[in-house]
Amino acid sequence: MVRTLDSLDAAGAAVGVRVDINSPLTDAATLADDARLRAHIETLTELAAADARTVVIAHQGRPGGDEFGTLEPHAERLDELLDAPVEYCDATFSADARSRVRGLAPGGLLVLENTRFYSEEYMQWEPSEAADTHLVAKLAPVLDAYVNDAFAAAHRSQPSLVGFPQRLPSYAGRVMETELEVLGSIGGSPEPRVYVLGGAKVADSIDVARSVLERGLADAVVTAGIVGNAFLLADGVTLGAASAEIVNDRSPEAVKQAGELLDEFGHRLYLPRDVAVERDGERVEIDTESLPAAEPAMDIGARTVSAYADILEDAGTVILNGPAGVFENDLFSFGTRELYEAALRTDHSIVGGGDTAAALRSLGLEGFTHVSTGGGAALRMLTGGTLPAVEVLDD
Ligand SMILES: Nc1ncnc2c1ncn2[C@@H]1O[C@H](COP(=O)(O)OP(=O)(O)OP(=O)(O)O)[C@@H](O)[C@H]1O
Ligand SMILES: O=C(O)[C@H](O)COP(=O)(O)O
Repeated sequence: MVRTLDSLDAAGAAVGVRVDINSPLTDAATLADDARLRAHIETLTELAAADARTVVIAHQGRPGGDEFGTLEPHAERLDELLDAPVEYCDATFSADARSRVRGLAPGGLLVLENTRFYSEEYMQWEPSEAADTHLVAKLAPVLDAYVNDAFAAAHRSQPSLVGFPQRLPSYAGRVMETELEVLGSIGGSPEPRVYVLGGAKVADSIDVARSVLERGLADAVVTAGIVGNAFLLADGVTLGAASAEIVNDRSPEAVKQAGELLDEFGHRLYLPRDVAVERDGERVEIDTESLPAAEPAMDIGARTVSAYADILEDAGTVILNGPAGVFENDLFSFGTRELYEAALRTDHSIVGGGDTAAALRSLGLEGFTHVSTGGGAALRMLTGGTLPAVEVLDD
């Protein structure tokens, strides 16, 4: 197990904390959602209370993307959320940034600028090479310790994630610690274990299904969303050209791969029994035996929800990833709402995926045992993969 904040003597120390506060924006200066900032409050509060000089290291968006921008609004919001004072620096490792780090008072926080403003950060590195990038080589000498709390970015081997532990004593923050504990111990969670795979990332979900079925982690895999449609097509259901096109656009290999899984694990895979389409502005549910439909299948129907709720009722643990339909549209939020409500009735419910988590909050669905902050990172753990940024942390 990696070393945690419990072992860090933080008083007076300059502690670089890598967080994942990559957030949706309404415009360059305004956060649309602060959930990812809130997730790190425990770690940051603990460091400030221990009189650390906390240096916040993070990214926002991807170069060239719509959400690529400064961390100034994040610093302002953190200042509101935390009792401790939060400053912002418009550089990441310049002489000015380093001098600000040196001058930081115990108990204070300094948010450095978006690491991805520097091109090295958006490349993947071996940890030893990452240690020699400009960011790490310049910043590490003014820091005493490194804390990684950015679970949601831990599947990337970028300098701010894998480079610092080569030069500094390293620790897992509280978010990282909880995510590793919960997602790392799914194999020991109460059985039977049911995986609910929905949403649009068809290829990823098929990988997850294969992995958890092969490794005996899943007693049942329940499919919905575009993922469910891919399995229906693989099972020979004529959904209709519109639905088939959406599946094939997402992943041309999906139907073939879903078919292979059905051949091998059909008895543990569950497919929708009905789907919902929009006809003349209304929601219409159609049994799979009565398909094809001209309109695309946008949700699972009531028969499916009822069958799936029965499966979930007997589950010891439910692991959910991705919505059951186009929940953003009121006509098609039914499946997601009902399925996730059924999961909430089980003792142990784990939601993997940051975007799914935001969707659930917007539907007022709360109370899961654990909602992961990570999308890609959570999937990597659920498929038994390793996280490069965790591998390099000190034990
Ligand atoms: N039947 C469907 N047809 C078209 N779109 C669908 C259907 N079912 C779900 N979706 C869409 O899938 C999208 C979400 O899928 P995705 O797999 O990306 O989940 P996510 O919540 O972003 O996952 P993560 O949290 O892992 O990042 C939603 O925007 C939803 O509208
Ligand atoms: O939002 C995420 O999944 C993480 O912040 C990682 O971002 P990335 O996919 O752009 O590396």
